[in-house]
Amino acid sequence: MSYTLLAGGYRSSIATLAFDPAARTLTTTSDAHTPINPSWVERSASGFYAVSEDEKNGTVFSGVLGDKGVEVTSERKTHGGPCHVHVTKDGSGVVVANYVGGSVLYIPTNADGTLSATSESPVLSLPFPYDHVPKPNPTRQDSSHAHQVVEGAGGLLYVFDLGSDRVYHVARDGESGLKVVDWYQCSPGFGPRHGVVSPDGSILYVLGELGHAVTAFPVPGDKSSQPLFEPVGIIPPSVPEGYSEAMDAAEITLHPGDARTLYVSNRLELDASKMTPTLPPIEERQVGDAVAVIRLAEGGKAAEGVSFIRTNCDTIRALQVSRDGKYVAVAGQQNGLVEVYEIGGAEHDKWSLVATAEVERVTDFIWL
Ligand SMILES: O=C1O[C@H](COP(=O)(O)O)[C@@H](O)[C@H](O)[C@H]1O
Repeated sequence: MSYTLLAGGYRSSIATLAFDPAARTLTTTSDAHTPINPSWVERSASGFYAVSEDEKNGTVFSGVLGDKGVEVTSERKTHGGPCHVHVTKDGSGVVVANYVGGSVLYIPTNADGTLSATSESPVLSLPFPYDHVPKPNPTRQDSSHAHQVVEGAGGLLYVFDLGSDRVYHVARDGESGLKVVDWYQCSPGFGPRHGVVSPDGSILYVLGELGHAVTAFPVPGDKSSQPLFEPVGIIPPSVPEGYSEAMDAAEITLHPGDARTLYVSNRLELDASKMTPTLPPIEERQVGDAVAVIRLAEGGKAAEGVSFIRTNCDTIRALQVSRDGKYVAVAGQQNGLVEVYEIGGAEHDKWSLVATAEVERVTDFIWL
């Protein structure tokens, strides 16, 4: 069986890659022009959606996979700088997170998957609790920064706001609006970036980009909910204390066949020494970033431990597991390397490299 991946990133195209596990090959089969910086791509019934990340003139677009690669079928402004698009489970539309602007909006879609060109789709600006007070991380938390939208039961949306240390609970409002109904409160400076709901819907795992850790909240829950466990750090032991400030966590995902295994990507370990000139250089040079594997206890409400897998990819923002749980694709945004590993081990914590390709500045994949 062979697989097709779409790879988006800080490029002006989306690439298609053919992965053949038997031949151990990963081949770029097309690289078709799209709106600039398709940094997040999301699978849909009709094809895919992607954001075009531009701080002033961001858009979201729909597309299909044709004979010569991806084809863009519609595009719409997001009124901010988008970084994530979510396809609603009811198939009625998409919700876009604007990192720049700190807002979200819902856009209905047509039967053929194209974006409505006429919906009102008012922009919901997220409340910013750190206005007029000292910010835990003044450089990164200058305002709200919506980073991802994940959907729970009953259409409730979780919006991870790196700027405000909150995971907003957002509901649909009228035909094409959205409203904040509650939130989970993370610790100051945690910087919630991405998250994932447990398969039984009872837990929301939250990755703190700035806190370099994973926490979890009970579902249902609200602003008074306490985390289920102490944050689990994801910085590998190869990074001596004091250097992790220069790094950023990026992606979190659960193994699709194992609710007890979380994969979490690190970025910028290779730059950590250079970016921390006040400390002596780190002696041991690594070849790429490490992915943290968090083993959860039965039921998912506690963490049992964390191990690390070393890759050859520098700056891993793209990390996606194949839908059958057999393979994982990671990309080095800075060194242009894409790697596909076979996932093994009883706890899905052993990865063996199967195939590689070179594609520049990849930040997200879809396994079709
Ligand atoms: O500062 C920014 O960061 C966000 C997120 O980028 P990431 O690499 O941390 O995912 C980006 O969307 C935005 O354009 C940029 O201004």
